[in-house]
This record gives sequence, structure tokens and C-alpha cells, in this order.
Amino acid sequence: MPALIVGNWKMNGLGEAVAEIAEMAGSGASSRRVGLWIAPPFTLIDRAVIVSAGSVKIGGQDCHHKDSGAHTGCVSAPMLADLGAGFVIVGHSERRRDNGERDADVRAKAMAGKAAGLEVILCIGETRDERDAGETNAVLSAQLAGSLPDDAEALIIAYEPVWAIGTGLVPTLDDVAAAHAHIRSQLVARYGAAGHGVRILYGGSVTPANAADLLRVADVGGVLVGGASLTAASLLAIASAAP
Ligand SMILES: O=C(CO)COP(=O)(O)O
Repeated sequence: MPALIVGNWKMNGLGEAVAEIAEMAGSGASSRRVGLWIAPPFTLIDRAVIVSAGSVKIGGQDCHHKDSGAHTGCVSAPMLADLGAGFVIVGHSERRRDNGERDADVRAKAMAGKAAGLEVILCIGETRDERDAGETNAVLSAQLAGSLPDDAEALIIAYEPVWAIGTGLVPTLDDVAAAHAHIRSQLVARYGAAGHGVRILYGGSVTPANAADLLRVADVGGVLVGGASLTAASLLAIASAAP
């Protein structure tokens, strides 16, 4: 399976930033060797879809769990699909923290994304305190139990330790391998054989310097990149590190 390199731009990017996506698309990096996906802010999705010319898949960073209605400021999964988005990220720890989203909310969003025909990247991960208390596997199990959608179709899991996001801290490669193996076991327990087909991404302080090592870890099917995804130069350097 070719590695999947996904950029999450978070609340970054004014109009001129679509030039970075155009450069990623024009680089030819998105090929049978790697998949290149970008989740810009909602405001840039329309333009990003146009400049990506099909070479970079464009997605949303969140969606509402309902298709439409009286939810001021929210964006639904069918609205993303209508713009030409191909995927949506749900359950990011920053949304859990800033918007009080819980596992049941994340599950509803994942179901909405799938129903709209989007691929769904579902984020999970432990805090520093939880890791230090030896609770990492228990936290991951509980998050998966509460948030996994009904079936494994179009589902991708992103393992993002909260303490590794934006900090420059990265778990050891053994710890990443252990977490991914645990997530895999939970997916197989839940979905049977289909659980083997779910891609698992690593996210948290991925850079061009550490991407090659992370992408070689067993069962790391790609990376979810924040800060280092904002420029074409940096994201393409990560993509070229894929084995
Ligand atoms: O949260 C992340 C991606 O969703 C990771 O962010 P950083 O790569 O900036 O640590």
C-alpha cells in the first residue's frame, strides 16, 4: 500500500496559500508511490479543489453530524462533498479540547462523512498524563470503542498522541509500533478481516527529518502532518521520505 501523506492546515492559510497546493499538485509527487491529501480551512476548499487538478485530494478538517439545519457556523459533510472534497478529518484532539467533542460526537461525524461519500480520518491519541500513567492502550481502546463507525469502509485511523502535536516531541519508534499494533488489534476485534484493511496514520511533530523513520515503522500507513504541511517544499520533502 503506498504511503499516504496528509496535511492538516488547521486555522492557517489565506488565499495566496492555494499556490502551495498548486505546487504540490504540479510536483508529480502524488503517484502510485504516495498519496498526497490536504485539509485546508473550509474557506480555501473550493479554490484548493480547482488548483489541485485531481493530483492532491482535498478534504475538510471537521464536519457537522447532520446534513443541514439550524447550526450557525457549521459545515456538513454533504457540503464538503459538494465542493469536491474527498475526505474529512474527525475527532482531532484540538476539536475535542476546544469544542468539547466526545467519542459519541466523533462517531456521529464519522457516520455523516461516510454517508456523504467521503473517506474519514478518525483521530485518537492519549495525553501525556495518560501515557505516564501507563494508560495509553486503555485510552486508545476506549476512544475506538466509542467512536468507530458501523463498518470499516472508507475509514482511516490517525494515531496522534496529544503531547506530540505541535511540540517537537515524538514517541520512540517502538512506542509508535506498539500503539499501531494495539489499534490494529482493536480494529480486527471490531470489524473482523476488514479491520486488517484500515490504514493507520501517525501524527504529531512529523517533519522532513523524522518522516523516513516513522514511515518505516510496522503498520504506519502514512502520516498526518500539521505545521510541516503548510508549504509545498516541506510537505514534498516528507513525501519523498516515503520508502
Ligand atoms: O495535529 C496534527 C495533525 O493533525 C499534527 O500537528 P503537528 O504536525 O504540527 O505536530
